[in-house]
Amino acid sequence: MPIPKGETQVSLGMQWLLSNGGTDLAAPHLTERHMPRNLAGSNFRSTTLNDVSKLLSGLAGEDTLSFRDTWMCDEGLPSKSCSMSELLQSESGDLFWRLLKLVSTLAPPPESQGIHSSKSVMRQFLGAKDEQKSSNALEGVCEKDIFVQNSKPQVLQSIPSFVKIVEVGPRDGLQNEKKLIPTQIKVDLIRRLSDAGLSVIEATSFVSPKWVPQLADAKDVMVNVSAMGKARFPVLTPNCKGFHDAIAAGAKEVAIFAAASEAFSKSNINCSISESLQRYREVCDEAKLRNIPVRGYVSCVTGCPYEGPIKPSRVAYVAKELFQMGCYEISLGDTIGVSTPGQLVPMLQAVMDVVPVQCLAVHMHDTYGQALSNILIALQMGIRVVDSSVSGLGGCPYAKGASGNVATEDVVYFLNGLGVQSDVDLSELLAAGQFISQYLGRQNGSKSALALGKANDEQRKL
Ligand SMILES: CC(C)(COP(=O)([O-])OP(=O)([O-])OC[C@H]1O[C@@H](n2cnc3c(N)ncnc32)[C@H](O)[C@@H]1OP(=O)([O-])[O-])[C@@H](O)C(=O)NCCC(=O)NCCSC(=O)C[C@@](C)(O)CC(=O)[O-]
Repeated sequence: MPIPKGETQVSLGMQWLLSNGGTDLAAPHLTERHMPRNLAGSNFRSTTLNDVSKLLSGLAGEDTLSFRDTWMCDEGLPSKSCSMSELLQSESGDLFWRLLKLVSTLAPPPESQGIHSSKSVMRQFLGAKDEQKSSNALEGVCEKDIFVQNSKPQVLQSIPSFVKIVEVGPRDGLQNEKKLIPTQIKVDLIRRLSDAGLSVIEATSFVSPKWVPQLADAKDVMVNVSAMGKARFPVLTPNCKGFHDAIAAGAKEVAIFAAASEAFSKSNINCSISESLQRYREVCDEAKLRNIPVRGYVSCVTGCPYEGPIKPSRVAYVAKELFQMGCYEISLGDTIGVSTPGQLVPMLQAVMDVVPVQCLAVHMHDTYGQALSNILIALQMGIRVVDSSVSGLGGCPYAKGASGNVATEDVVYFLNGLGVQSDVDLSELLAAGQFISQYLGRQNGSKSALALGKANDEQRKL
């Protein structure tokens, strides 16, 4: 099989590697969007593409090799992948091995002390699927090529190198605002968030305007944002009517929202949990027909304003149902912000028993100031997707005094401090937060935004 030169060779190699068990590799800032569909949700970690690119060019003695963001897109890949032996016999075999060696040395698994030799790492990756090919392929690879010490302290070793932030401010943040906000302000906010680098922005909800009057302009918002920038703009849809309205307005992704509490389900969407699951199954079936990705929420994952503490097994049940009906990601909502890590850990353990951790997200409201500690624990347990709301906008109509989601500015500051990438530009995000806070005539709900704003004022005085 002729294999073209350049980027495609590398893509082929990586595609083979990834589809043969090497899912601990690749680049952290690639999201599911960049990956072939069958790999979405895999456990990716490594260094940045730029590092790989630079080092690979150095190793290959060529400066023509470059990786682009598109290198793993469905469209960017040849439609036919080649077998291992074809690949090794081809011109690109040598290049592939250098890439494999390189990536394996650059990516010591976070929980390990380091990698002792590239050969053993390769054996780990390759042996899992095909022992014969693996040992043939490893012939001639030097036993102790490189030792890479994992420089992270043990307590931080399970923290991922990249976290995807799902910005929910325009939907969750604004849905409870009493005074109607002009559509243009919502659209401007979404544009600013997208410009700040947020790759997923929940734009609005296609729900009954009698229940949520603030989002009655869902169609207009969607029409304005659906072709905006690179971000994805999922919208909430409580039933097939909402789903069809959303798709007609240009939505390319939707979210469905169930609860682990019967009383909350009744008050939020006017039906029992099992009725809601039936409705959502119908939405998922419609979505499958159109190839529309569906995200699922479970509300009240540790506590409910009516029922009090919620058992982890109930959350696990609803999460599993949503996953089985086709949701690609399940976001676990501490709707009224009552959780501490003490309640969060058993709940996450129960859910992780039934839904793969790479398909889970956390959605923490910050009523008791526990959101960041909950997020830290979730990351340590393997979760890599965090929902947040710019300026901490939002609240819960069913829980007096409940705060909005954890502020996106605080999450980005926190991730930056941990050395975790999110691809969000904090200064642009601060400007977006300032924009909406000023419009609402309210102090920014992010402590980081306030502190950084003050620091800037001080600097200006000097
Ligand atoms: C679910 C319903 C629609 C049931 O509402 P219902 O009143 O039981 O529904 P219905 O089927 O009897 O219909 C009543 C009316 O609503 C209309 N209708 C029916 N469906 C739609 C639709 N999709 N869009 C627009 N209109 C709709 C329908 O056409 C009808 O109109 P009418 O004949 O009276 O003129 C309603 O309860 C509702 O819209 N609830 C939305 C609640 C909501 O948005 N809550 C906030 C989001 S959830 C959340 O915040 C939690 C989360 C996700 O953030 C995670 C966390 O923090 O935990």
